[in-house]
Amino acid sequence: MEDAKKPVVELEQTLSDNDLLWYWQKLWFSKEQPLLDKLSMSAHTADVWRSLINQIDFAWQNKRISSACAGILFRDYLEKYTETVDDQNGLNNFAEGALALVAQKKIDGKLWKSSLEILSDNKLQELIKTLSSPSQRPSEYDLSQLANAFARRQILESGKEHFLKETVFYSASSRNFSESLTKPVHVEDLPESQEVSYSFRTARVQLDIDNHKKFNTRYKSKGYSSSEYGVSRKVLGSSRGPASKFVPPVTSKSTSEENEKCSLLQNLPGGNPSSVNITDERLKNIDPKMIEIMMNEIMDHGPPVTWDDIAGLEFAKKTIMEIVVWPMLRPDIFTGLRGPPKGILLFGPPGTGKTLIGKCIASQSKATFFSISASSLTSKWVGEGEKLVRALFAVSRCYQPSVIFIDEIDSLLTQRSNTEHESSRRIKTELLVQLDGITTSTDERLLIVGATNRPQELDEAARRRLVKRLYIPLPESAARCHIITRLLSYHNHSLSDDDLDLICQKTEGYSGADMTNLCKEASLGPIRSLDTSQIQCISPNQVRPINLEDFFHALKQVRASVSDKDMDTYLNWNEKYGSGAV
Ligand SMILES: Nc1ncnc2c1ncn2[C@@H]1O[C@H](COP(=O)(O)OP(=O)(O)OP(=O)(O)O)[C@@H](O)[C@H]1O
Ligand SMILES: [Mg+2]
Repeated sequence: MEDAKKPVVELEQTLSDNDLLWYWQKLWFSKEQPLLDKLSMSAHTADVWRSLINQIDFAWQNKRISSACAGILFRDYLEKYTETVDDQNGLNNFAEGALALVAQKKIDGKLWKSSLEILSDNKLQELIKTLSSPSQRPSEYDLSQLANAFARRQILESGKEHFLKETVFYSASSRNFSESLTKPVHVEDLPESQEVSYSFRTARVQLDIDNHKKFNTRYKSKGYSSSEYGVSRKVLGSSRGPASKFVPPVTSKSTSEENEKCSLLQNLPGGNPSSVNITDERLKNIDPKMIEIMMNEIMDHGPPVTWDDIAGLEFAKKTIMEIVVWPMLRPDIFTGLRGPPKGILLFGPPGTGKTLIGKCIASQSKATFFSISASSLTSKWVGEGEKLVRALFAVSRCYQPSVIFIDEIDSLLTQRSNTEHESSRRIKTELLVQLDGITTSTDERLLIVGATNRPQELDEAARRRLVKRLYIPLPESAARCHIITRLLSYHNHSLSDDDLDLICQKTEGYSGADMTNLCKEASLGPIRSLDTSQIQCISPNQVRPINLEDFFHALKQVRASVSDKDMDTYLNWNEKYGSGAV
């Protein structure tokens, strides 16, 4: 049954007429056998299934099998693999075509008309023009017709790599990375195909769109946009992400290597995914499922964080600029001895802005940003963690320059002990190996940024690899003032400069997070002075301004969360292992 996985044209070309007859007989009699069960991934199963349906379709059209035989085969395979057809990663609108075939099986004697019509060249060009004109959104009918027409043409025009099995249009939403891996698109073979970016759609995506149309008028008013139905991703930091910006590593004929890198990044936003011909050696041994999971870890939407949003921490900000931002802008200058360090550790008390810095790097650096936390490597994927780590580094290598941000890194890289769990030890070992690979290579533009509030628990091997260890201290008076003024700027308040100074004096030892909580608490003061009936009818501009009293009251509620003892530990560690002044 191996042949069933072969694309249709190849089958026709390699088998003699007699063998083909034998093949179809075999298929007919063995149809009860589980043909595809060996394949574990539904995306693969779907591919094989699709290829099989094509074979039947093709054999039918070439009169190798009767329409009755084709109809029954279609029906049987459709019934047998309904799960795949309806699976999230399963078949696309091609399934509709197959359903139509099943429905028409009884029209014996009449010439069957495929639902996958071949369009004339003129019509094709017309459709392409419609698609490429931004003012004219193509109707969904146009899109599926175009996709089908291309697919059909490719089968018929033969050529080894032109099979429907391999011919899908890369979904602009790029919702499924493994899908794009298993189905290379030979877009460069198609006329003016660069413009055709949103034609392919899986049944599930179609369902999503239908549901959106039903329950959400946004679609109607704004018109269909592929990025709007991207799966929701982890929200942290920049607007980068697989749904909007990810383009799988491709080789492009026309561009030089450097341009390619640029276009990889520039193409990312809501990108026009061009040819998706995966040839990247570095991803060869990585499980596509893992890569897909990794892609979900790429930072996605969320309000961008600027350097100004981070109060104080001038030294840390300057160092990060030097290590992250400038080398990204001028890689030609930062070479040799000036080569930036490959690992940074941000450590300090809780709530001082370490994660915030991560978000800021995501928004401000021009690198691809991967954010990963211990939980995404450990909890759900016991036993798979080290594979995920490998996938993370492999994918990030393909997207250089890249930054990998590992929040709460201490939970991944604690000191090794005999009592720890086998799986977490394996993750740790893999992470250390990968970190070592990065730190020793000179030409890779990867940076690891780890953040922790328990630096003393870090494994020493990890400590060594995170060369630049930056202390992120509690905010000083000026920084606390900055946080208050920035937060209050969105609200009506009556605080004078002296009042602000007073609050800053009274908040010695507060972390950035404590300051944020204090402001939140104070801002509720004016609301608390109202009674329920007033709250119901008062307009927002009638609420009285936030005053000093509110802050005094809030100071009783919100206390500093970092103890002096903890502070000593951080300071000691900084003295021993930290980089540079505070
Ligand atoms: N330096 C700062 N400037 C402005 N806001 C800050 C600063 N530090 C902390 N904050 C505020 O505190 C919140 C929490 O900060 P963040 O999550 O970055 O802390 P953290 O250092 O990562 O803490 P943890 O070690 O507990 O993970 C931020 O969302 C922000 O509102
Ligand atoms: Mg944090």
